[in-house]
Amino acid sequence: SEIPNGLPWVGQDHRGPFKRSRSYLRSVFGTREMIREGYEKYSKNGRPFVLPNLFTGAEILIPPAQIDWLNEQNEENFSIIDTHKQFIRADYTMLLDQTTIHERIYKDAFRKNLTRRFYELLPPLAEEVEHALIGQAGTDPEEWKLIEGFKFWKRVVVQAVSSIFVGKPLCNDQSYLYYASRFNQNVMLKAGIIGTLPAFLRPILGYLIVCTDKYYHARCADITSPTIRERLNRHVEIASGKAKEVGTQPNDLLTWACADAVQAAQSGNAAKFSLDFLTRRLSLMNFTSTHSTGLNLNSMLVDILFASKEHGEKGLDGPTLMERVRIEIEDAYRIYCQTKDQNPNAGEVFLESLPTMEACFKETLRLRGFVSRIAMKTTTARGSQISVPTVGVVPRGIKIGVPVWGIHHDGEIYKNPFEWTADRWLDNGPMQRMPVGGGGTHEMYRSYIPFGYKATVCPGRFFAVNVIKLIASHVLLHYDIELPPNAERSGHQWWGTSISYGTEAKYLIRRRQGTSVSPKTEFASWWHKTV
Ligand code: HEM
Repeated sequence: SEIPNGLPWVGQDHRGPFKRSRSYLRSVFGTREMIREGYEKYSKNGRPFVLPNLFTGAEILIPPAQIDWLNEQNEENFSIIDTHKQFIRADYTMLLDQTTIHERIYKDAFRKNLTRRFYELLPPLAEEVEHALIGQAGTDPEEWKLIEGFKFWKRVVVQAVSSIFVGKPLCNDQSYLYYASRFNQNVMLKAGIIGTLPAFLRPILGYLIVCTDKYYHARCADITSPTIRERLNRHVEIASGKAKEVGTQPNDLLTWACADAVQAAQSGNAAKFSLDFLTRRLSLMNFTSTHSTGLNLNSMLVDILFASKEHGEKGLDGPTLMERVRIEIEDAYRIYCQTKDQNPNAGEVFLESLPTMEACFKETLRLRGFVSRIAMKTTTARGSQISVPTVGVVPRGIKIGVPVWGIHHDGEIYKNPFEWTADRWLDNGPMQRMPVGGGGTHEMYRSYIPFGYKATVCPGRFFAVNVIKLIASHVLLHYDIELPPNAERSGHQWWGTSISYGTEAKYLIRRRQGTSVSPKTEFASWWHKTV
């Protein structure tokens, strides 16, 4: 792709020859400095800049004030799908086929079931959170277990989410859970490497790089296929009037997907009716919903633990952040237990009554976000006729977006922007009113965009926020959790434009004294009464 002339490039202030080429090389680990330079020098002055990117090609980052303009551009001229495909090299890593290659992932499931009807899914989710924790951390209050943060939480999230993706008994099948949590574990690393390969080598080396993920997917597909086949047959019978309504089927992703498949087949899209398509869709849903959720849950807990440790080291008065969050959960859970028999919305009220935890999560999303640019779109052939304000006419294949890392680290918006301070979100004012998922008509809606913005916003944000609240609540009610002695904060690791934080962190965890395990009843009464 060809970047129009006259635009300033960042990362060029280094002496010596081949400045541009060297900036591309530095983009592998050094994008942070380049985005910082671009945001300070150009974005804040209303100008665009060019960011070298070895993995997917140079991109144009327009000033944040233009985000609404970018949002309004349609898919025909500015493709979101093309951008996602390149960013994670979806053609190699995401099992795409002729059916999935042109579409965004399963919009209906997000809008309808995982968002509007989320609270109906709470009981099975909560039950499986408990099972996952018991399986991973045990129930012995005398034994501290050393756990590897990200891997541990990812596995917990996979099990919890499986309760509403594949239902019982698959959500307790240890082999399924193992393969589902391994699929695409290192997707950004692999996508980056594939991006640097010469085009003619990609079909062979790219295939080799992702062959373990294809294996994990194949194993998941083997395990889930009999259940999917059975559900599919059932839906065919329902559609032909031979069996009872869908209401008799489990309320999970397999049911939604099978109903969707039968509908698609009836309207002539037979490809969506295949077992192969449905197992691929399941693996993709697993990946999109669990990876980022596991990463952010881990980062938030790391941040809370370190903030609490530093509180002690500084000799500050009052409860630590961990204690404040725990007291808040205990209070909200007590009310939930007292009201759940009369109030069908008690679960919703519980999750909505955790402002301190929300503040922690907002701060983690602001500071540890895994993307450094957002709302990215790629110009299509028709884009060559389009003039981008402040940039000029752009040819086909150029990626354009907004430097979200700069916005979230802007000292004029956030005081001491590089410090993790949950309390900044507890101001009884605009910061506190800002929804965790961002968006809405809130006065800060362009300054806090960890899930993206409007047309490109993450469709799973509501689900992610609530799953994280649910797991963190269960853990803090039932487990003691500490940093090992001499633990130190890790920095952020940059790999191209992606960021990771705290993935190597380790914790000590053990069951809290006096907590009981739920009886083995349907939905385990939402953790039994423990407080
Ligand atoms: C804390 C957890 C999560 C974070 C921080 C997060 C963040 C993001 C971001 C930044 C984007 C790209 C937005 C853009 O391009 O401007 C995105 C896209 C996406 N996310 Fe999430 N996400 C999370 C959890 C989830 C979950 C749980 C699901 C599924 C249930 C999900 C499904 C998706 C999908 C399907 C897309 C692509 C949407 C499209 O086609 O444009 N995410 N997410």
